[in-house]
Formats: sequence, C-alpha cells, structure tokens
Amino acid sequence: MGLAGTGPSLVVGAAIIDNGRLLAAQRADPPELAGGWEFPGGKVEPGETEQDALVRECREELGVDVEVGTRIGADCPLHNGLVMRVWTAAIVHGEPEAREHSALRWLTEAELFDVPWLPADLPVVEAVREHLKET
Ligand SMILES: Nc1nc2c([nH]c(=O)n2[C@H]2C[C@H](O)[C@@H](COP(=O)(O)OP(=O)(O)OP(=O)(O)O)O2)c(=O)[nH]1
Repeated sequence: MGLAGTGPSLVVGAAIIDNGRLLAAQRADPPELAGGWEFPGGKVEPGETEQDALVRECREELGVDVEVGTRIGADCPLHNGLVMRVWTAAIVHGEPEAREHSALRWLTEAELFDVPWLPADLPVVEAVREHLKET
C-alpha cells in the first residue's frame, strides 16, 4: 500500500511486442494467481520512475533489456489496493527466458485470448489487440 496521501501503489506491466506478437508470461506464484497469464512487471519502488521499474523487472524476470514505449489501455484497479499501468516495450537485447514465471508465450493477434489472463488484464489485452491490428 502507498503511504497516506501518495495514492495507491503502482504496478507496471510491459506489453512486449515483437514482430506483431505479444509476450505473455504465466505466473508461478502465489498459489491464488499461479497459472494465470500476465504482463511481466511488478511494483514501482521508491525513487524509481515507471520506466526504471519496467527495465529492472524485465531484466530480473526475463533477462532482457527493453526500451519502454507508450502507455497502453487504462489503469486497472487490482484487488489488493494496487493499480496496474501497462506500457508497450521492445526488446533491445537478449532472448526472453522464464526466470520467475512458469512459461512464456508469444501470442499473435489471433491467439491473444488463448491463455487464461489474470482477470484485471483483460481490458489491456483488448487494447493490445487494437494496437496490433494497426501495426
Ligand atoms: N506483474 C503483473 N502483476 C499483475 C498483473 N495483473 C495483475 O493482476 N497483477 C497483480 C499480481 C500481483 O498482485 C501484483 C504484482 O505483484 P508482483 O508480485 O508482480 O510484484 P513484485 O515483482 O514487485 O513483487 P513483490 O516484490 O511484491 O513480491 O499485481 C500483470 O499483468 N503483471
């Protein structure tokens, strides 16, 4: 939770897009979220910008360097007082590997809803679909 007056804590997610496909990652934990698919990312730490947090999380979770693009979709209120904000991102170095997730998948526009996304993510995945159609 954020400190009083600073608003809800922010979770940032990376919509990593490459060659018309979106990278989806399957959560390994906690048990109530395990198996659900998400955008790689995590909580913004004190002193970090959202972009810093995305670059750090993509290194930690996937072992890749990303360049952060633009905001995509609306902020998503999460169950636990957190708010999630997703940004587009492009890999500038490395091949993603599942260091903290159970699995990774590159989804084409037609495959975007083939995985069980965490429920809060669905409106953002829809926004990614619109974005992929335009590219
Ligand atoms: N990273 C990420 N988290 C999501 C998504 N959708 C969604 O509901 N969440 C929730 C799951 C968690 O409750 C929270 C993010 O927590 P996290 O565990 O990824 O964050 P973190 O890496 O900073 O973890 P920690 O240090 O607190 O353990 O947001 C999503 O697409 N990506």
